[in-house]
Amino acid sequence: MNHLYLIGLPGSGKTTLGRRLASHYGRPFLDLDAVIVTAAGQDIPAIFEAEGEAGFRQREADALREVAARPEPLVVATGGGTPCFHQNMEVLRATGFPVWLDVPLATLARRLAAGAQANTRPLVTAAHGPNSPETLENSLKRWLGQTLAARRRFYSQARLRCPGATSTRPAAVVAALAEAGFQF
Ligand SMILES: Nc1ncnc2c1ncn2[C@@H]1O[C@H](COP(=O)(O)OP(=O)(O)O)[C@@H](O)[C@H]1O
Ligand SMILES: O=C(O)C1=C[C@@H](OP(=O)(O)O)[C@@H](O)[C@H](O)C1
Ligand SMILES: [Mg+2]
Repeated sequence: MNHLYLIGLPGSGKTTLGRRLASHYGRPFLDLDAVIVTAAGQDIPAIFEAEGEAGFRQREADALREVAARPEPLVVATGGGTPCFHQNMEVLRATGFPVWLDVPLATLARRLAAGAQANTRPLVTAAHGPNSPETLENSLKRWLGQTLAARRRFYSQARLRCPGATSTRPAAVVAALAEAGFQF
């Protein structure tokens, strides 16, 4: 068990970059959200609707432990909240190499605002109410700032932090991983 895990806020590129890194290293890619959806037989907004966030977090913790125990090394994109519940950060550190994509909040807000109509992230959708006086991007920036404040203590336990420009290009992440001594 020596998985490469990507962690970070929604919009940081865990899913997008994870796919690229998996193809670079020649390892299978798994998106933890997709594993949860397959196991539940319903999409993430439907799970939140039926079971609340607590139900989703339980499913997430179960899916993480099942994936973490797989013997073949994998590139795993986690969900933004994964490291922050049910001692999951300990599982990530014990079974692989967690990398924090620490993308600037303004970039995250721009990316999430551009994709907001897709309504696939219930917590992000809830961050901007229908009667909000703020622009969508400002609501998202505020929510992202509050969320980072609550999650930083978990994210900062990553083995490697990729800040700013390093977090957006697969080649830069690969170089930072090599420098940090990561080997698949
Ligand atoms: N390096 C990048 N540069 C520009 N846009 C990106 C980058 N990585 C992701 N995106 C875009 O940001 C959005 C969120 O990416 P995603 O991979 O789903 O993030 P996460 O899984 O961390 O929530 C998508 O619209 C994606 O196309
Ligand atoms: O930040 C969060 O708590 C969440 C992030 C989502 O994943 P992404 O970070 O891939 O959007 C998904 O797991 C769920 O909507 C909850
Ligand atoms: Mg994702």
